Amino acid sequence: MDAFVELVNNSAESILTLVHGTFLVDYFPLLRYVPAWFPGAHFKRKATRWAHINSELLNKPWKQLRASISSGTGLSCFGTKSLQKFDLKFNAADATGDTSDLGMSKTDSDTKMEEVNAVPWNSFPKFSFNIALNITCTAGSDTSVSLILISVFVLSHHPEIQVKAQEELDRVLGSTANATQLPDFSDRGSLPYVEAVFRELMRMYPGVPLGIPHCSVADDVYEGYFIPKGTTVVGNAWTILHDENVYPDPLTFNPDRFLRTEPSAKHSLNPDPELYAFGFGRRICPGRHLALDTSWLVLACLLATCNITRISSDKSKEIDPIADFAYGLVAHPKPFKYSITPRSAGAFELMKRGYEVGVEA
Ligand code: HEM
Repeated sequence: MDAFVELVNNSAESILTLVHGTFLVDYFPLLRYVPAWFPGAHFKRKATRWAHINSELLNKPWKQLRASISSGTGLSCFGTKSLQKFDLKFNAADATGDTSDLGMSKTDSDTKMEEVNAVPWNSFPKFSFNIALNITCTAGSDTSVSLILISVFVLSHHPEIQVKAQEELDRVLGSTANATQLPDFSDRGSLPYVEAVFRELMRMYPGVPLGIPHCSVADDVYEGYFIPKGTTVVGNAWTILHDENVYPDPLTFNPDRFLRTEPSAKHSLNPDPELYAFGFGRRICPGRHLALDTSWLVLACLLATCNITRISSDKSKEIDPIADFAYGLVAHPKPFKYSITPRSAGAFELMKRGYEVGVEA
């Protein structure tokens, strides 16, 4: 019987659930009145849980930032600097250690909008400032971590690519045995192969493969298709980045496709994946430049200092280098085994020094 209930629940849930975390209730708001106990109404229970997590995500860092500023322990960062500017501009009384919630502390998602509406108008600057800081942090961390994890996965399956990239890095920075510096942005232009590996990672494994759904604001026609106002439009980055007319042999990981003499993004063949991996139009990812820089830096430092190899329980068996991804909006590879070792004693020293500088900061 339990198995049957689970079966009913699962099939009902798959009917009530659409792709990557959107639910039918987003499109048919009447479904919000389905009781939480109803088979398949998992979205109700999830919404209650997620509302709680959401409110924690919003309130905890805000309180911590406020408290660290008033106790004088806050490190100088984008958050502290912006908050100080914000306090000067808006409510000075707000600046003196106000660590209260933002009117979003209840867990019932149905009352959330009422709570938002109940926030006094003069605390809206505080509310939207915190939302802006928070979105920047959440939108930027998961996505960048996904790109870095997938880099480790792919490198562990392609020792030949690591060797080629490491030869280039050693040529530019000096041999790893006597390494005195980690790669930096000033070296980027001299590392075309590392750049090509980075672009190919972004093409083959876009972090947000289906982007974020948009909604058309007016009737439109695209290539003969009528798109009525209010239609949900999904910019399918994965399909574009795997179109064989644009990226020949799209399922092969081949950084060479991006080795070019001139850096223009406007190529009809193998165009720069950056054009598609960060969404489109007015809502294109505003953090893309930061993401492109930080992820490149991590990849270049990883390649300069480490050897990454895959670990197989069955050594005789070739493992297909296709990542298995967890379900969600951001494509995260499922846990995988790999081994990571410093390339030399010099590389190990560099890593240690980098770590110590990070801890001191
Ligand atoms: C590899 C890393 C990243 C990827 C793949 C990525 C991808 C995306 C995509 C596909 C969107 C949706 C765009 C659209 O609606 O068309 C988006 C939105 C957004 N991203 Fe990123 N992103 C990354 C890193 C970052 C970073 C580092 C930040 C901030 C520091 C950031 C902040 C945002 C914000 C605030 C939005 C919402 C923009 C809006 O709705 O107007 N992202 N990102």
